[in-house]
Amino acid sequence: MTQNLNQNLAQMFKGGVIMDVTTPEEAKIAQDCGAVAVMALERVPSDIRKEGGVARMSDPKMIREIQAAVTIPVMAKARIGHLAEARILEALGVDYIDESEVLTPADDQYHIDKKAFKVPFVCGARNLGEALRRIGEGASMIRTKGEAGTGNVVEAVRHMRTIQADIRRIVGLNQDELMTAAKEMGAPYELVCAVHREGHLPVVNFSAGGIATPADAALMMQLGSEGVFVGSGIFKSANPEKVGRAIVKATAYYDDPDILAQVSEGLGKAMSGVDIREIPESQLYAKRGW
Ligand SMILES: O=C(CO)[C@H](O)[C@H](O)COP(=O)(O)O
Repeated sequence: MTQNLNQNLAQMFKGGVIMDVTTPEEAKIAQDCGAVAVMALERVPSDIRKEGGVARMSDPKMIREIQAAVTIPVMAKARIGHLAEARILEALGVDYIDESEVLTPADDQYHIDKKAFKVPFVCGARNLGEALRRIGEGASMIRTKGEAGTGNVVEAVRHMRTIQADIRRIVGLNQDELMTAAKEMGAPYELVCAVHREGHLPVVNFSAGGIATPADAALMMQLGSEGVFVGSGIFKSANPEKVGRAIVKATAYYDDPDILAQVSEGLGKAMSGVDIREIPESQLYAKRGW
């Protein structure tokens, strides 16, 4: 029952942009730019990447200040498997918890049993099997992982294309082939059947990780994303307010090249990006999660 309500709540975000913010001031800018929600965190992924060390849940004080600054929903991140951080975030009254690979995982085998919570969760996925495992645990929203903090959209594209291709494959199978497909993907059988029947994930699916320009956001929407998360790309750009507004507009009008050209003009220097091949295997966030 709670999971159904939470899944419906996520539908409200469709077509929108969820922005990472680290201060109440940034949260207000995000709201003014038209963000549908903010993700409160102490460091955007590109800073987490630069500084290294263990990345944990943010200071509750900072989360409360952001909650007080805006009227749009506030999300916050817990480490993968860190159910105590998730309980703290729930007690703070955040609107959504992101069980996020951007933070250092607390458990290298198990994710949080999200069905045991009233607050909704969003989780990352690289393919359909991973998405359905998270939904099976109770996630009300999925986001493709991309490679956060790189300013490079290539992994977000790979993950969205993979999920779409996986869905097309499941839709094309016969009923008697679904159990084996579920076994191969490591996904709950009932959810594989639901994808076969409906032709889409049972929850909203956004893109995240590496989206840095309005054109990146439009690309992800054209590939079937239902909205985008943007972290480093906005507040690490030369003009966050202008870039924020442009990305919101590009996400809404993703199939109108004239509007995309208009909003892409004169944005100043975008965040500098990283070639994914230069990142050591152990520092790839998308590989976190099981
Ligand atoms: O973890 C997130 C989504 O929940 C971040 O908001 C997102 O991945 C940000 O990545 P980037 O900084 O590359 O935009």
